Amino acid sequence: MRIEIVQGSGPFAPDAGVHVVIDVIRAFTVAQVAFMGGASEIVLARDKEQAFALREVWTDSLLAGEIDGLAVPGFDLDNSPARMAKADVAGKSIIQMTTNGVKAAVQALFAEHVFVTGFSNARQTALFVQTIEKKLKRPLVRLIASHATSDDDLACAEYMESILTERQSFSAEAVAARIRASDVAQKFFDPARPEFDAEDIDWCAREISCSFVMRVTQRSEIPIVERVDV
Ligand SMILES: O=C(O)[C@H](CS(=O)(=O)O)OP(=O)(O)O
Ligand SMILES: [Mg+2]
Repeated sequence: MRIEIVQGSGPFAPDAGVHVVIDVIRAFTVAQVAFMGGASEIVLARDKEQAFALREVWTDSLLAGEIDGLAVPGFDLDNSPARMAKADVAGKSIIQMTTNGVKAAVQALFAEHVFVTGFSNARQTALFVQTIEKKLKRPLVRLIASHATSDDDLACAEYMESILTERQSFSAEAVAARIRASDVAQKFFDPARPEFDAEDIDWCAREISCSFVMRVTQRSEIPIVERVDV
């Protein structure tokens, strides 16, 4: 198995057996929390207009996400894992639209297997990828750190690589420290920006035990994240 780490939202070469799209702060931490709350599936929308159009089809759904990190007028939820943890999402579909993670995921759909994760489910996802890698037609695992420059997603990608290669060269504590120190985390600690809640970083910078991974499939060309129990 070959492993490649890239940053940003693509485009990506069509040569990978696995794409793991990583968004620590905050989209795919939010996704894990939504599934833990009983959400049935997460539909990925490339922009606000598509998100509203998809709600006409997924009538029992909630719109979640952000523009510039902030709540989108007309959406039900923003991009906060802390608020997602308190929301009643049991049995609901979530339509998610975000700047980095969702944008990268919709560009990454053509690998044999596509997963999304934050740090919170990174270990579980890496261990699952290990179970399928021998059957890949294209033995390349591409770890996509969806933010083009911030260290939160890159630290998670390097952590997953260290698990996949069984080098175990990064401790979870060291990765959590890099997430907290990353550029995009800083606004959550700024008292002049109360719209960003430091509790979100507590969710994003820790491993959260659960028994599923998040796989992306397509239905009528719409990318849908489903929970796969492991
Ligand atoms: O809301 C988020 O956490 C980010 C936007 S920003 O980097 O905080 O401005 O979006 P995401 O797609 O979850 O990285
Ligand atoms: Mg992010």
